[in-house]
Amino acid sequence: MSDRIICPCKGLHGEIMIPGDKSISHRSIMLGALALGTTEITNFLEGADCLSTIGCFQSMGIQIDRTPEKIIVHGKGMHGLSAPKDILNVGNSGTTTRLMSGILSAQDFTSVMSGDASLNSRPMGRVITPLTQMGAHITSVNGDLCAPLKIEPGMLHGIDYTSPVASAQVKSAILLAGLYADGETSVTEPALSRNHTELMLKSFGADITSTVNPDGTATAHVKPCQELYGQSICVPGDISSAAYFIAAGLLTLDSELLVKNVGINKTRAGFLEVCRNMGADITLVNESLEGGEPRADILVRTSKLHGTTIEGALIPTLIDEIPMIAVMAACAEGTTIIKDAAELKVKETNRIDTTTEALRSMGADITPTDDGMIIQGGHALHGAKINSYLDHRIAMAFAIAALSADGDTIIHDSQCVDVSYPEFFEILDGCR
Ligand SMILES: O=C(O)C1=C[C@@H](OP(=O)(O)O)[C@@H](O)[C@H](O)C1
Ligand SMILES: C=C(OP(=O)(O)O)C(=O)O
Repeated sequence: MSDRIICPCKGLHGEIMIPGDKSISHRSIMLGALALGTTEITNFLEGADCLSTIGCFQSMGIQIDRTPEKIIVHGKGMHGLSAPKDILNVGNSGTTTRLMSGILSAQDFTSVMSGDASLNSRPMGRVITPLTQMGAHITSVNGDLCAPLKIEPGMLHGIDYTSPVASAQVKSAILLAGLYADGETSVTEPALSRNHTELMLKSFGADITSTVNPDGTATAHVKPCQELYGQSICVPGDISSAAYFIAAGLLTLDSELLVKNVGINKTRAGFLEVCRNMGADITLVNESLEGGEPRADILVRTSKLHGTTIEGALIPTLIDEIPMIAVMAACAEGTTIIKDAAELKVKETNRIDTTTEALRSMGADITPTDDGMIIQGGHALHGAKINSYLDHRIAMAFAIAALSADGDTIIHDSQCVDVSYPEFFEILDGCR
């Protein structure tokens, strides 16, 4: 597998265009497939996870044209999917698996979803439980509440579900199933997770509302839906991908970078709040709004960072950025405490463990906790051999850490960045 050597550097300059948001790209294919008419998608993320979503819908009879400029999904309406001939390959993608479990639960055919070793070890009980309450027939083939998942036809009922976790994947699975239910469905989560499904469903014509309740919980309601209607979608750049270059600009000496076209939806932009709380010099320019999704260019300059505490409702707004934040914390003055982030344990790897191992190998002072980590900053980072464990977020966060280390760093299995950011290393080389 591919190893990549990263040498230290300073003075990152120029403009970087951020590729499309992974969450929004997945949803645009799914809703496009279920809508009547065509959905045209520009700035679609051609990462492996989103290609898994495309492959699954093609296997269910949806024509999806890919040109360099755009993706065109030829939707067949709410009941237009056909039975796949084979197991649906969801690759490494939790989003594909969990969102599709909601859609497949409502189809009049049987399907099986399976992915790679990492995906097939991630918890699926969180979608099996509510979908079963709705009347779905969904089983874990190996009886371990993980994929492969077998989904047989069922009649769905509306439910009021209170989710124990703030998870957009769980919320979205239930809302998508709710489109097919015989009554209204609601999902309440402990804090608001990314709301791309709610925004996009509304623009496709679904009757959906959402509110943040006085106690900080959040509830989304969806009504049964006759049809959705195809839309044009311009996907904003992925803030989770932008985070690597924002961090690179902050941490390397004498840098000034313009990170362009970043989605700054409040339910995703906790990373920017943390940057500001750590003393970062970042400025938003060219702010705009399209399809309910706000976006901006972000000007980043080298900054002296200090420690911070990250917890509570902020966590779901930056969950995928935590490995990168941990690296920033190691380079900052003082202590950073990350808590309420036990969800890190059920991502592509246990990211509390993998972040701890990688940061320690570079000489940082990090203590893992049950729901996060404590980092004492201010120790110089050394070049090291980093095992990515095939987790794209770990590979990218530590490629950025390597830029300000005092020797060369090797990232093992670096090709895993293809999952969410295939051009990552090319772009990194381009701004050095
Ligand atoms: O809905 C989505 O697109 C996602 C939700 C998050 O997962 P959870 O819902 O499990 O928190 C996130 O970690 C993942 O990268 C994408
Ligand atoms: C957790 C992630 O994705 P997914 O859950 O879709 O695999 C991620 O991209 O960091």
